[in-house]
Amino acid sequence: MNDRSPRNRGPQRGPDRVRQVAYRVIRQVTAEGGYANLALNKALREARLSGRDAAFCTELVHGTLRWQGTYDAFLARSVSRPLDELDPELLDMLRLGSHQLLNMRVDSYAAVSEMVSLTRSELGQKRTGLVNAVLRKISQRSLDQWITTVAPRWEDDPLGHLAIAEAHPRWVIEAFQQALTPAKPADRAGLGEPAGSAERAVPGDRAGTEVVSGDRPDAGLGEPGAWGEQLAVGLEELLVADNEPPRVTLVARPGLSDVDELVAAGAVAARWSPYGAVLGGGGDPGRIGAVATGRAGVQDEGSQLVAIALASAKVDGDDANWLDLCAGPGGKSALLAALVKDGRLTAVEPLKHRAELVRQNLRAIPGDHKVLVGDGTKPTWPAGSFDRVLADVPCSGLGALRRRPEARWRRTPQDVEELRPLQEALLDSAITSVRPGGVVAYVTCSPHPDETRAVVDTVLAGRDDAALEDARALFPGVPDLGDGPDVQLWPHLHGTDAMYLALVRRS
Ligand SMILES: C[S@@+](CC[C@H](N)C(=O)[O-])C[C@H]1O[C@@H](n2cnc3c(N)ncnc32)[C@H](O)[C@@H]1O
Repeated sequence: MNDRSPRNRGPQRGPDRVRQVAYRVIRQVTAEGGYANLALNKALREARLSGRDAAFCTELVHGTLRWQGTYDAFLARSVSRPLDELDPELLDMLRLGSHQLLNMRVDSYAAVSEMVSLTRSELGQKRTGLVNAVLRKISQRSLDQWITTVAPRWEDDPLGHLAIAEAHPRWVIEAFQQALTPAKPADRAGLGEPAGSAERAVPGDRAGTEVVSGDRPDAGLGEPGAWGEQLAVGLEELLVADNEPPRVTLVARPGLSDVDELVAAGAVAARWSPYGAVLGGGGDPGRIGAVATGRAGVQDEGSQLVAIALASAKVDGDDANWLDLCAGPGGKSALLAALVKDGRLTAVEPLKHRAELVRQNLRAIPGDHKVLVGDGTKPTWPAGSFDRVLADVPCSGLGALRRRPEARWRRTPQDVEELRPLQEALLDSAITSVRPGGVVAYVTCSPHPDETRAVVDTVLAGRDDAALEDARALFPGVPDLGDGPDVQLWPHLHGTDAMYLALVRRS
């Protein structure tokens, strides 16, 4: 053993404060089901961490949670008993150490030494031996070497390889693969002919699947057989994008603020949203006057674009009554309320505390807007009351993995299955609520096909008074919108959350 080993360092030091805060936040997330962003912000405030310390703590928390499944695969090879027999608090300690060793530029000796010291203070002296021994094993290989050792070979199982190399559960990768695979027109029969789709040539097609031709030596092209052997274009890029720290995007609420004001406060104009601006370098939105007063807000550009799309769809005749059927916490409500001209937005949300957030978001917006606490599937208004309806339904959130580092490991395929009846009921209710000639935007922050196209197809198959329209023209200037008629935005193509929108017109 090297004589600088933590065990032989002489007087024992206390733990590093930043790592201690990070570890405790991770415990709140994994043991108590907390949300990393909320728990971290609170912890940073309470510990008065700012600047570089806050950035380091954020990377420790977000990175450890994001890469958790991958680190577990490495740890399973480094611990002598099955991981599920390890105390969860010890496992979190090992994950936190692994992140520093494999994905941050922390010197190996320092990382092991700090984690031993943290283990002593958080879990007691008896646990330090195991943490020291396991982290030393982890430190003997680089991230790439661990991936090569543990992951299935790309040639044998590209999705299994990506699951380890890019830290996503396999079922999530399979859903993304399916969503990135262009649908054949025949698959969506009866939904109106999407403009342009019939002419589209799909290279390397077996079942409408474009294949990667890129930088992997053998590009993972197994025998054409199962679809899983061919990778959809962009799949790997999407997974990489999910692992990047999110940008803070602001929205200048129309009529109350504008992008110039946000730019003057240090943001950079967003690419497509005429109301969007990106705040770089860990800027604190709360310090911007327009945000503090509710004239602007924090909102992903994709969320802005889908609300703008609904507001700009062509509607003949009356256009003063807009409904947001699933409104909490109210980001899109605020944008829609600022956009409805001489009219009123009604926002519906069943959870009281979230309805209160909608009220707060609408506070600065002039007009007679209304927030109802209620169930969107049980309308208290007459059918056909509204000219435009947003159904931004509860979903798995798989499109916002950059911003919710723990979500990918917490969500399950059952969640998706269980949400589907509610999503269908809400879309059905939205269509009933809109008048003939009016439009509904069905929106999710998930690209999972079971939450997007499958829901729309099922609901429209059961109604003869509504049809899908091509929504792509409602996203002017935005490239890579696919074959339509619905629109899927992507982190790797657009830098936004993976927002989905289908535009339905009532006849
Ligand atoms: C994806 S979020 C909406 C986000 C919101 N549009 C925004 O931009 O801030 C879905 C919302 O639907 C709400 N919800 C759940 N069940 C509902 C129901 N039966 N009727 C209406 N809303 C529901 C959830 O509480 C949640 O606040």
